[in-house]
Amino acid sequence: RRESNRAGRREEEDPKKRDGGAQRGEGAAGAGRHEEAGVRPEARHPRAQAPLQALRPAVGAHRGGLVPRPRRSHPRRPTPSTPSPIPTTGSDKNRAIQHHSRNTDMSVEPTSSSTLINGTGSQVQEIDVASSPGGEVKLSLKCSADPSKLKMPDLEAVYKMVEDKYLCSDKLLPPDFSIPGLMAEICQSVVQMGTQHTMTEHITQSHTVGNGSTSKCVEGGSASSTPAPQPHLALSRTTHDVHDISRGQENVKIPIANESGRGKCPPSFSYIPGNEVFQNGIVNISLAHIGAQDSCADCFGDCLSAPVPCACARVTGGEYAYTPGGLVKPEFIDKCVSVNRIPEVHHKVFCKTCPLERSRDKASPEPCRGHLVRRFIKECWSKCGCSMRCGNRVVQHGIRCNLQVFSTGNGRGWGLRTQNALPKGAFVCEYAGEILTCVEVHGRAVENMKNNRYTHTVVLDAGWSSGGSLKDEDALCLDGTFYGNVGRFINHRCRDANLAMVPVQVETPDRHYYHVAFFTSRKVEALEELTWDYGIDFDEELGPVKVFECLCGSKYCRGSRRHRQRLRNGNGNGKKRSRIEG
Ligand SMILES: C[S@@+](CC[C@H](N)C(=O)[O-])C[C@H]1O[C@@H](n2cnc3c(N)ncnc32)[C@H](O)[C@@H]1O
Repeated sequence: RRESNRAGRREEEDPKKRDGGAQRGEGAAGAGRHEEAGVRPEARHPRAQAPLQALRPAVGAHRGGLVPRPRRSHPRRPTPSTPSPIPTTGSDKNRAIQHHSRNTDMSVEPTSSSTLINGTGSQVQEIDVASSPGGEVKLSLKCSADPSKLKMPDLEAVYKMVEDKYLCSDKLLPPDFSIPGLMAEICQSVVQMGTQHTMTEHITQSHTVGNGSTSKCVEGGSASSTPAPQPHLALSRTTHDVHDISRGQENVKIPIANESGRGKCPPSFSYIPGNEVFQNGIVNISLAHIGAQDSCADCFGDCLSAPVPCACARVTGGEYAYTPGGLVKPEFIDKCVSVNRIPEVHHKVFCKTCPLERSRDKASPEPCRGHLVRRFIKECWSKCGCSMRCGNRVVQHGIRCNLQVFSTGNGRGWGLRTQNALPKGAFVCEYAGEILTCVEVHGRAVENMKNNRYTHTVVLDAGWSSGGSLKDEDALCLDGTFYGNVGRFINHRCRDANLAMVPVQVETPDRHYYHVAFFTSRKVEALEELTWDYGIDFDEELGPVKVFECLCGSKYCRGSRRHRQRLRNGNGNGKKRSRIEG
């Protein structure tokens, strides 16, 4: 069901379609034929009597600035001249010929050359630096394509393809950016476009997830690292696309920036935009399961503009949580923040026998430590009569803001930040992962600790009701360790974090399962890190999972070594439930 929802959303506004698919054309599709930014083609290309396509290093214009320019307006090309005996690329034909006539007088000698492994770490190319007696210096780069398949593409289109790659991330350079890499990109884009003879083909190829991306990075920074074997499922992907960690699975691209260590990349995991059941967890997502009281079948258009709150709003507490602008109302957010900040004054429920404790020790579980009761949002969904544009649908539309995964560089690993300022109440992303039972999570955490790996889980206990005894298969967690989305990069900050976690029901009225959605709890500045208070009690021993030493830097920090030392020297350490383990 989630998939069909997401598909609907894509039809509405698909950024890939908007951009004609070119921006995803990162694959080095095809191999075998030369494309060269320079001279001396005769020796390399049997058919050529004159230099191959000479690509003027107009790319230098991007240097330093990388400021997005209007795509079609910049005057790049000099005026026409004589025809070329070799195929050239559309609008650039004449400039190429100018180069050619100059080149033939140059008797350029190579002065140095090196091989270059491009962003994929897969294609080796040759880069030459040459100078002429007249003082001209040339850089040339060679890469290969199958001559029978290559038809020279329009150079404007090639430039656009390369620009889309480098200028799409709001003036932020990808961590693996380099001039030779950029040249390689141009060469490969020529090859790619030249071997994809129709736009349809191009779109199909460029949207293939995990195929032929030219800008990958590898866990640990080694281009040759092999997939880390996963204990439960074989993971085939170990590299991330630095331009979009989601590989086109979200509405927006989510680049990776690593200012503090070139080539290094976040740990390997498979990107999933929404939750997936792992094994034993029971999530009943079916239209039949949703009763009339859980949907607003009689609604039409936008529920937010109806005179009385719809049935879904009644589940939320009799009013809509969202404003017509798509933000969560400030009062709602403030209440969610308060539950995290001062849990002791908020209502808790206690299980007769707690599934969390049972998962740790089935034979003699400890008494339940209580679960905070949280406010839910119930969004309209498939059985509702309103439209997909109804204002009571936010989380189900997926990520809308421009996010970036970045290296914090201060011991907290990777983090998530926003590229643009966000107002209070804006939806950022969900915490997506595998839906596991608490028992499954515990087993996994034990296994992960043996392999020196942390488990990043969130317990879905916001709806655990008082007095009952939840069955194991109904006590669910989300684990983003192996399969997850950008939510897995949100770091913890004690107390004054800028995100609030809100439980959101979309496809099921069953509060055992819900979406863990993050909304801004205050205005957030552009490039500010997005943080969430995990609700950790840093003094609690969590079975196999070690609690990290907190480096959040907040003045309210309760998990720094100093703070914990002070606690140990002074008063006791009351036990509280941790919401995220890792
Ligand atoms: C959900 S992950 C967040 C992403 C993580 N930083 C990464 O690089 O993948 C949680 C882990 O991040 C680290 N972390 C998060 N917040 C931290 C903090 N305030 N201080 C130190 N480490 C933190 C801890 O290792 C924790 O187990």
